[in-house]
Amino acid sequence: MPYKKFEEYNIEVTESIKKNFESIIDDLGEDTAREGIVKTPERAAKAMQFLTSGYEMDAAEILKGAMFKEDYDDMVIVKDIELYSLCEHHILPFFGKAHIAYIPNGHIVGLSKLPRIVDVFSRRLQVQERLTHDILECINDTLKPKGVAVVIEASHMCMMMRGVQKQNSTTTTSGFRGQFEKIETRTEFLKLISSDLS
Ligand SMILES: Nc1nc2c(ncn2[C@@H]2O[C@H](COP(=O)(O)OP(=O)(O)OP(=O)(O)O)[C@@H](O)[C@H]2O)c(=O)[nH]1
Ligand SMILES: [Zn+2]
Repeated sequence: MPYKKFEEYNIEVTESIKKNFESIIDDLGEDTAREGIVKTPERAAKAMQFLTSGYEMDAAEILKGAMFKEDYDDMVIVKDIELYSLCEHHILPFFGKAHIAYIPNGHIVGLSKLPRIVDVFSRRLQVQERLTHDILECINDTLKPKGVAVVIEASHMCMMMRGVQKQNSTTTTSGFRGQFEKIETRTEFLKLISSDLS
């Protein structure tokens, strides 16, 4: 669900996170009673629950909901899937793009389900490496394709806004299973995701 109304959040959890944010904002030296801030703990509680809503979702079930028997056995690529996640070390965003490919083995999957599972695993406290493998293993175990590949390119706010303060570095992670472990297949995939014509 892209957007939850306040009533749809668990009231006790929201109340607890809200109290914690009140305390954090106070500790940071802000006036929690100030007009612009007074509703911020509640807003932040809702925002954080949305940004971690992937814990409540089952990615395998999402894929299983749209698997179709089909003989097509060439490469399927969905590239440039935007993602927003939170680094588990600083709870600051990292964001970028995922590129996913698979080679069907009797079943294809509804195309929208690939971006959906990217969201399920992104909306958690993550590291980019685990996010890459979560997506890869979920497709591998559920669809059981002849091969699957996942590449993620991302920028980490914890390296940009603070800490080492590098604005232009991006991190690339990748995972390959089955036929993508063969150099020719992997090279074809990497060529297609870097081409504007793919
Ligand atoms: N491998 C990996 N590291 C990450 C990711 N997100 C953030 N980090 C890193 O996690 C590390 C945590 O290191 P620490 O030394 O414990 O934390 P810190 O003192 O805040 O480190 P600095 O960011 O270097 O200031 C940092 O090097 C971050 O850049 C990620 O997705 N994958
Ligand atoms: Zn971080």
